[in-house]
Amino acid sequence: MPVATRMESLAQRRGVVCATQVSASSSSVRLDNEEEEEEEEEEECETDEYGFELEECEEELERQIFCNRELNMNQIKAVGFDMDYTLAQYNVEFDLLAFEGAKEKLIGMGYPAAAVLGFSFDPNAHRRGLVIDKIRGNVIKVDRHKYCKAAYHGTRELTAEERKRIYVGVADETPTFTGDDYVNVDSLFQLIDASLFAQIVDAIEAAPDDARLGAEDRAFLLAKPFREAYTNVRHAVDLCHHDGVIKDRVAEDPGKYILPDPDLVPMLRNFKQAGKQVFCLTNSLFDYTNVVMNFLTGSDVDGREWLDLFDLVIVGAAKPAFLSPDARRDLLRVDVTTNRGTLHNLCGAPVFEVGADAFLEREGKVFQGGGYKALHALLQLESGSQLLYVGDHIFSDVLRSKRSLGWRTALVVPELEDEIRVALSLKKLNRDVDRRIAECDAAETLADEIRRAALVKHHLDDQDKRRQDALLNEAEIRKNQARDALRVARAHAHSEFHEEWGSIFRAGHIASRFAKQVVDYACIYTSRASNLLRTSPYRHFRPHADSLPHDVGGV
Ligand SMILES: Nc1nc2c(ncn2[C@@H]2O[C@H](COP(=O)(O)O)[C@@H](O)[C@H]2O)c(=O)[nH]1
Ligand SMILES: [Mg+2]
Repeated sequence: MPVATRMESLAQRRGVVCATQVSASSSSVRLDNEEEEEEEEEEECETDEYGFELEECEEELERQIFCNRELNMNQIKAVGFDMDYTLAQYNVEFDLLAFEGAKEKLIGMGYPAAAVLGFSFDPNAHRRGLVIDKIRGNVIKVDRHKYCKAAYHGTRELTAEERKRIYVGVADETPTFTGDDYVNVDSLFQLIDASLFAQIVDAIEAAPDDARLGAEDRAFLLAKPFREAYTNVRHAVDLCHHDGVIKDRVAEDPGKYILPDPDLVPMLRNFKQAGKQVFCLTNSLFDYTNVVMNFLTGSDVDGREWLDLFDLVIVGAAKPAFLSPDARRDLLRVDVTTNRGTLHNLCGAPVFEVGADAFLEREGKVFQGGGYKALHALLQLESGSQLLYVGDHIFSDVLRSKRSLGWRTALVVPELEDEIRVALSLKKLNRDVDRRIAECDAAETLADEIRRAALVKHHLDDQDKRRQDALLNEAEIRKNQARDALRVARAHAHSEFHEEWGSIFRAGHIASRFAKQVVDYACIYTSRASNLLRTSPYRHFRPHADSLPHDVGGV
């Protein structure tokens, strides 16, 4: 199914969702008369044809697991989990640690306090899937054809003319939004970078007229190229992840920053009970992993019960390098008797020589570093396709592991719950959009027909000509009215998702580049890792059959 069509169907899957609840392995069940169903739902809104309460179904839809690519869990021997933003979800207080910490560091780098102290973090200002243009100081949104649909310079929206002049080039000049000039906002951590960068760009642009600035501060900002400002932001945020500004605060009071999830432990146990090896593969180091996992499992920081949930834990993994065939980092044993997780070199024969069981018996099950080859050996896998990895980072967790190692992948997209809620609330509006599209088509076809009729009739007398002009005029008016109404309806739908950026899965009415990456690289996707508890660990996920524009019936 083309991305756009698949995304369109998101909001219309109510019937499908109920069907999946009836049979865990029938995610491709469709309702033949979906539209009629919808009409009926509006009238009664009680139960669907399977007898499920529709209110309940809507709730369930937000927590569903959506399938892009067939995934038979019976063939999966090991299920692995990323930790940050996968097992652990954070609140805005957590974002603020990095944001405020980075502000201080930027001031330390010479940025004027008068400007920087006024920066504020709005967690909704930017969204995953956006692209930062380091050179021009812009944040943009791109569709799956790499067409730039929205662009902001700092926090100022570019006009359509500006946007098209910069990003909609001709032939080989069309930007691909790859390479060192661009950064994809692939993870929720990067919302901090986007926010700080946009506000620094504003500060640079406002510097000549900013009365709060002295001459030196103004000169500092005016001499700052946008690219360098981005590098400074990156460095400032990066430092906060190292120096305790974030992690020490979380360790002091994890409940202030981490969202509890009661389904998490049962979900992990479920996979173990089903005979799967369960592992954790995170870029966080042991001390922090221990804090977060103890909180999520309801233990204090000296507890180690959370380790019982896993057969293997690899911390400090340095993904995506961990997934590279050239990964050369040593695998170190972590001493879990201290909360710091002291590291030890492995002195005996490596896992490849002694075999996984003897190696784990000898060294314990918590390691730092290494690469995927050691991971495969420890899990005794014959191929990457026997492993399902659940992560949130579209590039490091999903794209790289799927493309280079053939891992099966599950992407956690917390934004999905809001997206689905909005999509469900827009069903009526979507019908209005469809109606406007049909009106546009009809008006355009009529205008074309009138012109074509004139082509075949070579000699029009004056009266014919006047009649044709009048008809054409009327068709043009109708077409323009329908187009305007369509534009209004689409803009309304867009702003219901997000005032500036719309849905993360769409750019205009085309699938966004983020949506394309989700479809291309995530075998399944869902709003929370713990949603996996809601399905069988043996489930055979099947996608909808692909459909193409020329398809004439079901396939
Ligand atoms: N040094 C940096 N570390 C970062 C940055 N952004 C996030 N992080 C850290 O990575 C891990 C993510 O763990 P995972 O479980 O998702 O693999 C976590 O410890 C973050 O603090 C950064 O910009 N620089
Ligand atoms: Mg993560």
